[in-house]
Amino acid sequence: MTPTAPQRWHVLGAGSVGLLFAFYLRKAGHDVTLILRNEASVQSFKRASDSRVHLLERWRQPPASAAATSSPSADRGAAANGWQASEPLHAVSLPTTTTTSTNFQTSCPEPQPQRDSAQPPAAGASAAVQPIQRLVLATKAPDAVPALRSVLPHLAPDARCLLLQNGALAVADELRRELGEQLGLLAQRRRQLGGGEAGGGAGAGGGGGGGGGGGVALVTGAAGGIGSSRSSSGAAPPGAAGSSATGGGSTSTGTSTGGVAPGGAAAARGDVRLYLGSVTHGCYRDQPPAGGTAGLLPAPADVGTVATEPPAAGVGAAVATGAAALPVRGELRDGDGARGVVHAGRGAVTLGPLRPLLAALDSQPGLSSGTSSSSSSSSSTSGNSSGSNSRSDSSSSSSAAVEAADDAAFIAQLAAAAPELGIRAAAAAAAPGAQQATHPPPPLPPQPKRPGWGTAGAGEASPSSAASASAAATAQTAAAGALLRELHLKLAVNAAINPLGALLGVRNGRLAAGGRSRALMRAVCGELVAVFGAAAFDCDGGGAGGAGGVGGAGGGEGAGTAAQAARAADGIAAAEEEGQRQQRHDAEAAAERLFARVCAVAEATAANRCSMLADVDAGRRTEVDYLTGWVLAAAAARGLDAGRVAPTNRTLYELVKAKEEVAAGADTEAE
Ligand SMILES: CC(C)(CO)[C@@H](O)C(=O)[O-]
Repeated sequence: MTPTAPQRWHVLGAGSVGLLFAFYLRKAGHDVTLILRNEASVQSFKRASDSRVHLLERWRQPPASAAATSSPSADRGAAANGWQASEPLHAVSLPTTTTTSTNFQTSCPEPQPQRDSAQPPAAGASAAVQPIQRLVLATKAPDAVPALRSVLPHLAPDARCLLLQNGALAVADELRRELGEQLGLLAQRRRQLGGGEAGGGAGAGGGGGGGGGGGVALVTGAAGGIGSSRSSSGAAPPGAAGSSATGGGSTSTGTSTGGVAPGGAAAARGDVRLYLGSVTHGCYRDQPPAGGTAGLLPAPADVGTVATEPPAAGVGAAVATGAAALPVRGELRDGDGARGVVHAGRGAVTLGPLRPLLAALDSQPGLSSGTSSSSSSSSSTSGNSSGSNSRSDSSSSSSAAVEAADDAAFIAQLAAAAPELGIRAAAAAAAPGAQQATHPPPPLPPQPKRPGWGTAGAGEASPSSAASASAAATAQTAAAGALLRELHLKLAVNAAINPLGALLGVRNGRLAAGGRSRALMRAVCGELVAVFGAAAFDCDGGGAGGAGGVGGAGGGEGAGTAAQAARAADGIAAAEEEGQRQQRHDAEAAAERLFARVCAVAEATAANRCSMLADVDAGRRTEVDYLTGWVLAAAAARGLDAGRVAPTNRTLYELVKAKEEVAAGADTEAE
């Protein structure tokens, strides 16, 4: 029944997406460790549900009323938290370990020497002491970077980390800014700029004078990029939130783990590979019904799960200190130990590696000062990021090829590990006349194996392999472009659905059902196309239509009479007008396609209470800064007036922020 050999996975973030992954991976027979916020959470989880994660697959039997149900509070009372006794209920058991909250100071025991990843730990052994080799990091967007920082010291040297956040583009940007040095994201950038780690190279970015210094310069430039654009729109910058957390976070993490030193050359994790994904499954976290242990899966003992371990020596004290200080932020309440997730609508997970994505992000058209973290060098990187892979620099393309093959192998492995999640690699659609990008990329010549991932190592490519290496690098670039479009689409889905769902307090199906909510979603889509351009969302290869371009107004035979000049001017004006009309038409068509896509997701996840609604309902900070806020920041970075080009997004943003304030009790009444 297990499609692949058992693997060990860690899942950090016990929200709906984390639980969904944990559940399906465990169900497929893998060894899954759920990392919870703190010891209290672990204990309560164990008490309340015997370390079991419950899943209700609502999409199998959608209740007739699902699409129309409105108020979440009304839902709760009436439908036993959405769990119906007659619906299929599954449960799996997971070992748990602990991290403490707000800065995600890790309280795991120190990493132990690495062991074979394919072997599950012996019964009773502490899963926590093993280096993390495969991590699903499914926290909320604002927690992603602090959470990753906290587990860095526990990652195996060649760990694979899958980041699954709404607002992945903003998270990617923040990641490079905050952890670029440790994760080798800047070294990659230097390679792309032509400087190479070995120094030398003119470094198109001008800041990349080899060694570590170039990296620091890029990090600094980045912070300015998003910070300044945000402040101009009055939005709270994800970057600012991240940076303010950084000081405290890195210091305290360092103390608690002895791990990542600020600036962290010593703790560099350059071989750790990160992947970003777009998740369109509709799922929400909910408490299983009391005593609802009936499931399709056997009881824990029969599943052969690893016994949950007692916290290792020293952990308790660390947790106690952390726990006393931390605000729980609505994530965990007394008695809320049971972990349940409702899988309300099936979707897909589209993945790709972070490094090429960052390059693709930098090369976005119109990005003047950059929502991306490379503002100082983005212009020079533009074109270079795509150009880098078509360069005939054989070492660069062979290393890109090795990386691409390795990434493809990892994603294929993950897809096979949890078939029910519909995981796939982002791949570019074939365009006529263009080189088709497929996954996996073209076969590479035999490479020396390296431990762990079973694919390629950083081998020396033979001259005969240069062609296939450069083809693979080209495929990697194309796949990064496809992932970028996928993440833009996901951004659109979230920007259209989530603020409205949260503000109106309705399930996704109701938003798509008609009337004003539909019109508002359509407006959001039109504004996104105006900010990012039609091509950013063009996943179907459906003619995004180039900018009309004024071209070719037939002129005449050269300067002649005034009448001829006037006729020529008229011709130019008419051509310009036609070009603009064409552009408007293309933009409208793209916005309609986008809107249709958003509606399709809302309908497929009709029974879902979107994540922002869940956040608002629980009094948590929402992800709006990483979604609508990112759209406003992107407009500013492109020199656009967000109030004019994205007024609906702007208003929705302000309303959600106001709702957050009210929930936090921070609103001040005027009288
Ligand atoms: C796909 C989605 C909008 C479904 O509700 C989800 O991303 C969410 O809830 O944030």
